Amino acid sequence: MAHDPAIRQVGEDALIRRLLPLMTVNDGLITGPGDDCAVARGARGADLLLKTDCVVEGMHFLSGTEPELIGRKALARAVSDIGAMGGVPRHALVTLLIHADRPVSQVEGIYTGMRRLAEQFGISLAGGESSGLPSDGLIISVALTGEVPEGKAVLRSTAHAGDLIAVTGVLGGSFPTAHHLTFTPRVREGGILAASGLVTAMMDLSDGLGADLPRLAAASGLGFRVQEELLPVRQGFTAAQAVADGEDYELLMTFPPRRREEILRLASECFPETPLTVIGEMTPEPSSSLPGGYRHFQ
Ligand SMILES: Nc1ncnc2c1ncn2[C@@H]1O[C@H](COP(=O)(O)OP(=O)(O)O)[C@@H](O)[C@H]1O
Ligand SMILES: Cc1ncc(C[n+]2csc(CCOP(=O)(O)OP(=O)(O)O)c2C)c(N)n1
Ligand SMILES: [Mg+2]
Repeated sequence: MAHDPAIRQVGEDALIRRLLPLMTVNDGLITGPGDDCAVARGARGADLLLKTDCVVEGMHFLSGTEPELIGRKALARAVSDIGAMGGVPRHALVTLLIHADRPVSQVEGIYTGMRRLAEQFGISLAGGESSGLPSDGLIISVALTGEVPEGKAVLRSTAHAGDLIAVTGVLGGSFPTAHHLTFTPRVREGGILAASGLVTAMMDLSDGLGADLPRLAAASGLGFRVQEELLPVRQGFTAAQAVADGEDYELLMTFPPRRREEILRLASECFPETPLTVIGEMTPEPSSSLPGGYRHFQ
């Protein structure tokens, strides 16, 4: 019998790669699986962004977490991916998987947290789906649409050799500081950067720079060089944690070196509260690696 590896043995990225040939797309789809969002042809000069993301109790939040923060995070993770394409979020469908013994108030709290964030970003909570679970547990999956001006979605796959690499905000320590529950998705920053036409590639940092920068580089057919001493590290944490912890929900982007001053000026004028830091450059060949980052199934 042919070797049938367990998911654990292949890991998250290889599992998804094996699924790609089993998927099908029609000609209305501009960008399929592989980016923060799928991009489809929309109407009236806008492209449609599609994203789904989930939170699982014990994997993305601890069981004692305040329900409002669970709901907030469930929606904010998907919003972050829309922002990373340069788009604005529009309509969400919420799938709730929960064991029947859980209190109603937990679900109401989750929806209160989700609604507050939805109102902040002008998102409609348009419906969803509910199911029990065969044993205790709580999973929330959010499918979210977004909109971006036609042809303006910023992909992961379009960086050029020699481009500089930059990140918003500070990195590391997301879990112990509760940043993973309270972060504000970078929709405003992503929209401004995309509209400027200056950035060549962009994605959000969910699994840590050490996992996500290699994904951007691979998608663009390039390597990268990061200067560790340039990393914007959250106060009280280390450069190693900034690379490996994950759940920063910051923007990772590339742009041509000649645009450096223009971008830094744009950032300091349009979003002075959010730092933007150059951390390295894209190289023609793989030239450095970073330790780790978060990977499911391993
Ligand atoms: N089970 C799946 N089936 C099809 N595509 C998937 C699946 N899981 C992930 N993908 C695709 O793989 C890419 C990476 O997924 P993921 O790491 O979850 O992205 P992100 O970090 O932006 O949330 C995305 O483009 C996503 O659509
Ligand atoms: C209980 C608990 N354990 C661990 C973590 C840390 N953690 C969970 S998922 C994750 C990475 C991001 O999640 P993922 O589902 O990979 O996001 P995506 O790439 O789909 O955006 C990290 C760092 C956490 N937030 N809560
Ligand atoms: Mg995901």
